[in-house]
Amino acid sequence: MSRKKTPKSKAGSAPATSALPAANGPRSVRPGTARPGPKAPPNGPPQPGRSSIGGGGDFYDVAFKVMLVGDSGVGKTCLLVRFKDGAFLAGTFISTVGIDFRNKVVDVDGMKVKLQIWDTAGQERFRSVTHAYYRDAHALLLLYDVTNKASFDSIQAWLMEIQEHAQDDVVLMLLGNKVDSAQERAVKREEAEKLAKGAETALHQGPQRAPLPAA
Ligand SMILES: Nc1nc2c(ncn2[C@@H]2O[C@H](COP(=O)(O)OP(=O)(O)OP(=O)(O)O)[C@@H](O)[C@H]2O)c(=O)[nH]1
Repeated sequence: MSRKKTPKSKAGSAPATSALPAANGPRSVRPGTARPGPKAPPNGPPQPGRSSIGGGGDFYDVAFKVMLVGDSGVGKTCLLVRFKDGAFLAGTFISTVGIDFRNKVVDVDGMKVKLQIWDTAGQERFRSVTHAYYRDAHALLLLYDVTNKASFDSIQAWLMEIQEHAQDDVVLMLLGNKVDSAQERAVKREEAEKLAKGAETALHQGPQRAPLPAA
């Protein structure tokens, strides 16, 4: 696995990637060691369907690459685990190291859509690793924490990174996370709407703790 969160991870739930020796503690990932990596062609059209490589046996009609980005601690990994496994990762926060991905096939109007979702490290020191993965993303989910004003203030900087490293036609969505902590809210919905409008992104606000809609 490319990174992190061993205590939270479910065995076998994430694909393995090779890792560099850790300089200080957790493992890190070398760009390009995970597949598919930054050497893949620019995002282009969605990939046509085929059976999954490396097990799982999932068949799909079309595939998209999605990236989760945003400051450390906004809840990117929790969002991904919630979406993939339906579970909320409560407890000790262990920061992502490098980058990781999980696949999920969803049914959209009778079509099997495979989502390959990349979970990036929010910490500044991993930025050069994650930059390399923007180029072939079809969609970016940009998260902030509604209880953490600093994470919202960082959105402009994230937008600049996206502008620099992602494809022009990438789909971008702004997500305000942790709205279950309403009493601690530090970012008003209107502020986020204004920012989203300015950046021409869609805005969604939600907690990961709420039940997912029935499939
Ligand atoms: N109350 C609440 N807490 C959440 C929610 N989502 C995540 N958290 C908590 O926020 C902390 C950080 O969550 P992560 O998903 O690990 O954050 P991250 O964005 O992946 O952080 P990095 O890996 O450092 O980039 C954890 O302690 C989670 O339990 C949410 O919707 N509501």
